[in-house]
Formats: sequence, C-alpha cells, structure tokens
Amino acid sequence: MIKAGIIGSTGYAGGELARLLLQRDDVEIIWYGSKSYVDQKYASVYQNMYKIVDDSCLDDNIEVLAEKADVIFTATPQGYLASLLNDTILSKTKVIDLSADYRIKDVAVYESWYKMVHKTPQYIEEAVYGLPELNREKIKDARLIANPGCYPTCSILSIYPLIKEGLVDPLSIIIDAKSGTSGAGRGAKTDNLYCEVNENIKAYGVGVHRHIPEIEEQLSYGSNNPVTISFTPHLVPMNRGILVTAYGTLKKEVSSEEIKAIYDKYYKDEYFVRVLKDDITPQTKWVEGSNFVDVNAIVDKRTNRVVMMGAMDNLVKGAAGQAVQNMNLLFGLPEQKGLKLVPMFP
Ligand SMILES: NC(=O)C1=CN([C@@H]2O[C@H](COP(=O)(O)OP(=O)(O)OC[C@H]3O[C@@H](n4cnc5c(N)ncnc54)[C@H](OP(=O)(O)O)[C@@H]3O)[C@@H](O)[C@H]2O)C=CC1
Ligand SMILES: CC(=O)N[C@@H](CCC(=O)OP(=O)(O)O)C(=O)O
Repeated sequence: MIKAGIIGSTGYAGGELARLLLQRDDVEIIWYGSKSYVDQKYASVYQNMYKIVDDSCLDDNIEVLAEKADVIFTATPQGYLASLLNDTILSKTKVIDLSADYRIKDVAVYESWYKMVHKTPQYIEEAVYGLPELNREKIKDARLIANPGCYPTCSILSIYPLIKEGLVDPLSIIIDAKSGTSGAGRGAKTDNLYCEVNENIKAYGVGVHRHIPEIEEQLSYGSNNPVTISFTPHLVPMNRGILVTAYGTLKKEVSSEEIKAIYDKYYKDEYFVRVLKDDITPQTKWVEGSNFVDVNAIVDKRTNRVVMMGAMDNLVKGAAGQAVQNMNLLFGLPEQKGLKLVPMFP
C-alpha cells in the first residue's frame, strides 16, 4: 500500500488528486492537508466526498508527514514548497510538487518571472520535470518531481514533434491558449466571480505570463536551439479545459499528411496523447475528466505556417492526473494505473 499525503488537498488541484487516488486500492491517503480548514471534515469542504472520506483536514506539517508517507503531493501556491524543502524530507519520502518551484532550471529566470526569491535553489538541479512523454526514464529514479504547468503541458505536447524535427522556425511560434476557470484555483478572486467570467472571454498576462519561460525552456531542449514564443492565455467561461492553438513558420515545404505522420511517429506508444485523424480539431469536451491530450496539426500552405492544436483537462493531465502518472512511474507501476478515465460527455 502506498501511503500518500496531499498538502493543499482543499484546492482544486488537490481535490482532484484526492478524487483520483480514492479510486485506487493500492494507495491510502493518510493526510488531507489544508491551511484554512484544519480539524474540519474534508467532506464538509468537498461535499462530493460525503460518506467517502471521513477524515478531517490536517495542517501543513510536511516534516511530520514525511515520517509517515511514501509520497507527498504539494498542491500549494508558488513558493510554498521552496520555502521548506530539506534533505530530511527528501531522504524519507518522494515529493511531487504541482507548483512551479522546481520546474525552471535557471533560478534567476524563476525569480524574475515569479517575482520571488527562491529559498532552496539547491534542489532545482535534481528535480525532474515530470512530463512522462519526454522524461519517462528520469522520472523513475527521482526523489523530487516538478509536475508541469497546465498550459505548458498542452503547449509542449502540441508543438514538440515539429520543433524536435526542426521543421518549425524556433523564433516564430505563437501560442494562443484558453483555460477554464478552475485553472485559477478555488480561492476567491473578483476576476473569477460568476458575473465577471460568464458570457465573457478575455486575454490576460499578455507577454508576461509565468508559463512563458517554462514552455520556452522545454521546447529549447527539444530544438537544441533557443525557442522564443509569444504566448497569450485567455480565460473562458468553462469549469475545466485548456485549448491551445499554436502557429509556427515552416522551414521547408511539407504537407499536412507528412506532418501527421510525424505526430503519429512520436506518439504511437503514448496512451495519453491521442493524435486525431485528418483535419479533426481537438475539443475540450472530448477530453474532459480524462488524462488524455488530443493533438492535431494542419498546414496552412498559403501562409507557410503550421497550426498546432491541443486540448486537455487542466485539472487532470494538466495537474492531478499527470501527478498520478508520475507517482506510478516512481513506484514502478503501470503508468496508466488508475488513469484509464473515459472522458465525460456531454
Ligand atoms: N488549478 C489548476 O488547473 C492547476 C494548478 N496547478 C498548481 O497547483 C497548485 C495549487 O493550485 P490550485 O489547486 O489551483 O489552487 P487553490 O487555490 O485551489 O488551492 C491552494 C491550496 O493550497 C493550500 N494553501 C495555500 N496556502 C498554504 C500554506 N501557506 N500552507 C499550506 N497550504 C496552503 C490551500 O489551503 P486552504 O484551502 O486550506 O486555504 C489549498 O488547499 C498551484 O501551485 C498551481 O499553480 C498546476 C496545474 C494546474
Ligand atoms: C485560468 C488561470 O488563471 N490559470 C492559471 C494557470 C494554472 C496554474 O495553476 O498554473 P500552473 O499550471 O503553473 O501550476 C494562470 O494563468 O495563472
């Protein structure tokens, strides 16, 4: 039995993790961590857990948790884990961090985009970027997993095959992305009130969104050249889902069929990445509640650009599902265990 603790279990990402882990007969959640609801029943915070979870929320004492847990998930705000990680914790348990604290290898880049001082940069080097489709072997032996961001997961998986093949100009990529409101977390914010979000769509973080350096770093590893992107996220009136539409200038003449063959080659053994047929475009509805990313790419001959598209559920493949995928790899389990979730519809 894998003993798992969730710090930040009362947030949207932590709540989704609990939902996924509760389906497992080989995992026991021993710690529902919280800041605001300590000693309150978890099922009173999330009524969907009524008669499923009887535990009360515990505090965020990660040192005590590390004594008991085989794996700790931190689904907490940026800077939280970085402020308290130490050798003792890492010697006792595995840590999967859903925040961005250990995703970016250059601490100066992290500090400048996140506008905070990194308290434990000594662990950045050993942290493995937990995108299994790219880093599977490294993840298996890691102590510390930096679970990727939601927009980065969808963007990187949509673009990676063509950047890796050198078919797209690495300085030409424009990513237009849209996210449901759960991406912003459960905390009360005026911008996320029903009247602000409903019947509305807006861009935000234009040119300054913190996922820009994360996407650029990972695509640059694939390209072997610096990749610079324009990235514009949009908030849309949906609960879940991310849609990425990315544009890149082609470096040589290539057809949509040849492009499709490349995606098929890269992802033929990847259960969670579904390359759509012909000119079918990814839709958030077709992946909702699942760990799938649907991708496709179409050449726009007139402009010599390729349009690369992806859709996924931000809380599953973009957060909790990917964290469970990483946990499976860390414990030598089949990667799909507990994650063969059929997308819900309608
Ligand atoms: N939402 C998403 O789609 C995705 C989120 N992520 C990342 O996951 C992390 C959590 O995000 P999300 O669930 O959306 O955020 P929420 O705001 O919904 O949840 C935050 C959680 O962190 C807890 N928390 C806040 N401050 C502290 C603290 N000082 N000590 C201990 N616990 C604390 C909160 O506890 P309490 O409720 O008790 O106050 C809550 O459980 C973030 O780093 C986010 O970037 C990653 C990918 C996608
Ligand atoms: C809609 C919305 O606000 N989305 C969040 C991103 C989601 C998130 O939590 O960020 P990570 O994936 O890096 O952890 C944002 O734009 O900041």
